Amino acid sequence: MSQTTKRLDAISWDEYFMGVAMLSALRSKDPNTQVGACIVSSDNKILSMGYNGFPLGCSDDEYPWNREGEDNKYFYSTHSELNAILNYRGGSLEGAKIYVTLFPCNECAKAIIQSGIKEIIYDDDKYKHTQTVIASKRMLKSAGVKTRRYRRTGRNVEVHM
Ligand SMILES: Nc1ccn([C@H]2C[C@H](O)[C@@H](COP(=O)(O)O)O2)c(=O)n1
Ligand SMILES: [Zn+2]
Repeated sequence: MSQTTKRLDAISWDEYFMGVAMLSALRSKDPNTQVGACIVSSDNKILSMGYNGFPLGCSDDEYPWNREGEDNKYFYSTHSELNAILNYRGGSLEGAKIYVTLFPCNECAKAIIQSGIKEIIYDDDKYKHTQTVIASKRMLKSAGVKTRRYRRTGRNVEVHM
């Protein structure tokens, strides 16, 4: 029998947007850390998405994925947050929010601030003791960009593909 009252277990806005960021991270070819980002307008419309990877034309099979050594991935990979900002084709990001699976580094913090994004919702903060994240938090605070940690709900979302 079909039900006539509304569903009460729909996912929340935070679950929805962090879920999209988590799904984006699955596109990353980085063997160590996969990061996803989802930029959302102040009225909850998805504006852009990104994940960490090499720039257009730089093959995932030819460029290095190692973390150490003279030639390594850090010279080439673009972070998910910057990719999400650069992927946006619609004009201004003023007043937008960014959902990201890992707290932004100092370079992404600069891009976030300059793009007009006003709030960061992050999941993991595994590099919180590094200078890049310490510097990032310092700049974000000075610039008045709000940060809050995503509260995991424990909900299991299965997608069959
Ligand atoms: N907020 C962040 C932090 C890092 N990334 C990217 C950069 C690398 O591809 C990877 C980190 O690799 P690891 O040093 O953990 O081996 O994650 C990002 O996109 N956003
Ligand atoms: Zn970054």
